[in-house]
Amino acid sequence: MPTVDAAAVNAAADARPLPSVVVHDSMAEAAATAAAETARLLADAAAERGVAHLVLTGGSGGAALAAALPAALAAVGLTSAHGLDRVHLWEGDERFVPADHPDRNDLQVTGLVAAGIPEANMHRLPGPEQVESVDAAAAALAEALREHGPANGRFDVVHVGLGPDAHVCSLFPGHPVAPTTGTDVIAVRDSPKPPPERVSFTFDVLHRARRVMVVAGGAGKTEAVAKGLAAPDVVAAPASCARGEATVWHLDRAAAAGVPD
Ligand SMILES: O=C(O)[C@H](O)[C@@H](O)[C@H](O)[C@H](O)COP(=O)(O)O
Repeated sequence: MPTVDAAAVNAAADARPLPSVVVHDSMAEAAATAAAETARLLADAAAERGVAHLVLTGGSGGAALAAALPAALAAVGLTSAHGLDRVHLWEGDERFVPADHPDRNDLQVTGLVAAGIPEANMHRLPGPEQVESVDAAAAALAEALREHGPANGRFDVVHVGLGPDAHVCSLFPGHPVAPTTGTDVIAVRDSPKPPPERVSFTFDVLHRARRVMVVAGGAGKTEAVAKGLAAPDVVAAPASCARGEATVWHLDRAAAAGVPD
């Protein structure tokens, strides 16, 4: 049963290992390193379990990562001729706008599909032209997750972008549904970041992930980095609860100015 329970989300995050932080000279270097690490983890997952599941994210970090991934996948031998058909893509959150709307997060996967990940492996959120409400879209994504998602709900790599207010996915500070637990997918209304209607994975998904990765850069993220690396507090700083079995933050120097001592 889904419940809103901030204490439970904080406790679950607290039970996960602390994030490690890697500081890079530039955002491009942060994204390239995160992409290389992601590609290695996906190749290992495909070899060990026959399938690899990657969660992407919107925003500047997500876009930089998505741009760096095709080359990184090729470098570990995942190509259209070999292995990319075993890689599945999901968005950690998606804006509830039509499929061809420029606000869609999943537009960034174009390069990955061109590189050889089959379109059928890209689990896109239905838009308002396909379903009548954001709740129906969330229900469809939850169904896709049950049918095609990773075993035991454990994604191999989950990328989350870092909002300047320390949000991750579409889980915003002080938003009434952000601390939802007991379900993997929620509809979000009144998002402070436009557009207002979104669908998001919950912290339950992040907490089960084999690897959570944050890629963030720029002075505008300094404060969010400080809050996100502090003790878990889902209401004040959702990013502080973005912890999986292992968590790595790849930051450029400007963003890393916020890393607590
Ligand atoms: O749909 C979205 O907007 C996101 O997925 C969101 O969580 C994003 O990753 C952060 O807001 C960071 O975005 P920026 O790096 O552009 O600030």
